[in-house]
Amino acid sequence: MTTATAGRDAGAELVAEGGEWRSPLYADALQQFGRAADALGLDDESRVRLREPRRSLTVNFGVRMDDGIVRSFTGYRVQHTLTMGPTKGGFRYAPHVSLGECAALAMSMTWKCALLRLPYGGAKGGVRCDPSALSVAELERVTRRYATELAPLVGPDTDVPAPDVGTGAREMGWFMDTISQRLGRPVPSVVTGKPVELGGTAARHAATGLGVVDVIDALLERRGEPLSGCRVVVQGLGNVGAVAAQRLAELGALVVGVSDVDGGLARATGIDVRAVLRWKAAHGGVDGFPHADPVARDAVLELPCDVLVPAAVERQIVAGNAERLACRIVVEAANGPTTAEADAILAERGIEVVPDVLANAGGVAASYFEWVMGQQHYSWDPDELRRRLREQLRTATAEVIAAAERLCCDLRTAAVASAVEHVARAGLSRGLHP
Ligand SMILES: NC(=O)C1=CN([C@@H]2O[C@H](COP(=O)(O)OP(=O)(O)OC[C@H]3O[C@@H](n4cnc5c(N)ncnc54)[C@H](O)[C@@H]3O)[C@@H](O)[C@H]2O)C=CC1
Ligand SMILES: O=C(O)CCC(=O)C(=O)O
Repeated sequence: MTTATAGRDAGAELVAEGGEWRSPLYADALQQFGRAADALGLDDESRVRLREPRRSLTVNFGVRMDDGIVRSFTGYRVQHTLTMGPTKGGFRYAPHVSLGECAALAMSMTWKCALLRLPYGGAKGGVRCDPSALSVAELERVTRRYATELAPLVGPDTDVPAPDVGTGAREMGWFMDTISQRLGRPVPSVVTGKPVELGGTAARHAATGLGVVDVIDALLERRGEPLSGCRVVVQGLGNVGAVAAQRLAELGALVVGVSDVDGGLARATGIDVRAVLRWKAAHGGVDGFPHADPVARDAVLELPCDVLVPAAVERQIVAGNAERLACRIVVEAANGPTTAEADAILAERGIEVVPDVLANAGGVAASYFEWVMGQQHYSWDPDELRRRLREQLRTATAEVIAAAERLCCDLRTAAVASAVEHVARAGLSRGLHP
């Protein structure tokens, strides 16, 4: 074997394993894409183009801490597809953030946007840090520096970030201000999920969690089952999980288990979600809540229920616990909570999985409306926006179920296949592969 051939083989091997973006989450994303591409009979050129991101940026920057020491941070932004419009996706602050994680989540954003027919490609970013260990002033300096590093990439017509794990409206306000200062004019549409007084919409904060409930409702309706009385477990009580749990309880579901990063709670007759959220706000976590039984954090996933809603972080349902899940349906409010191995076990056990790209798409759908409002300098009533979101998610749910029947596959493969088909067509319409 010549050196040149050996080099090429080594490169091909690297690409097969995920290339520069290699990570467990990216491996899962590639498997999901591969299954969808097979179901569609997608051509090889489109497969090659879509399995890797178009652009990725890694930045290292120093930030002065409150004690005067300069600490170094690493941040990322990955843009998966540039075919249909600007790229869209949140940025996160968490200790495990990596290039591979952002690449996987950027790919998933492409499918999510395409499934809802939003005119975007997918992106994701983040800074590796523990936000709970930083003061507000430190978080502001990290966000402003991250925004400066990303300035050449982001803009209303190029790449539009939004909140994700560990970030929210406050960080979006700082991000928007930093970009606006650089350009010498306000640029509200450079981010979505920003404070209402900066052009955000009151509908965005709750949109992801409410959307999760809309999808559960639409699915149960098609199965002829009422949501009222349905037993639900919600893992993670952050932006998404807290809203979803509260709305589920309002609609009459029995929330029989909840958890956050520090612990879990169970009560077979239903937990008072509002009371737990008040307790969490006062005590920093669910631990110690007196009106439910304490359970180990990860054991919450295994509580008997009808619908399990993982709404925390990725890779929570794994080969090691998939056998013990005691639910009928998993609704992925979080991104990537089920590994590929666990997916296969759940399918074998007849547990239906509603994939993240459908279940949590309410967030980016609300972001789209916020972005359009910003571009048009026009404001919609949040109630009208909420009504449109609900319709959009119900339509997408029906489409995914129909695609699963047509392609004889699971809901995840159907959702990704429907999205991939749209993206591949868009690429061909431009006279090139995407
Ligand atoms: N914020 C948004 O609009 C959107 C978020 N998502 C996804 O939803 C998920 C949650 O995001 P957010 O609610 O925004 O984050 P967040 O940072 O507001 O909340 C995360 C919650 O998960 C809990 N948590 C972390 N690890 C846990 C574990 N091992 N077990 C139990 N709880 C744990 C934390 O205590 C916290 O309550 C993420 O996967 C995110 O990518 C998806 C679409 C949009
Ligand atoms: O609102 C957005 O633009 C993106 C939200 C997001 O990051 C996600 O859906 O995972």
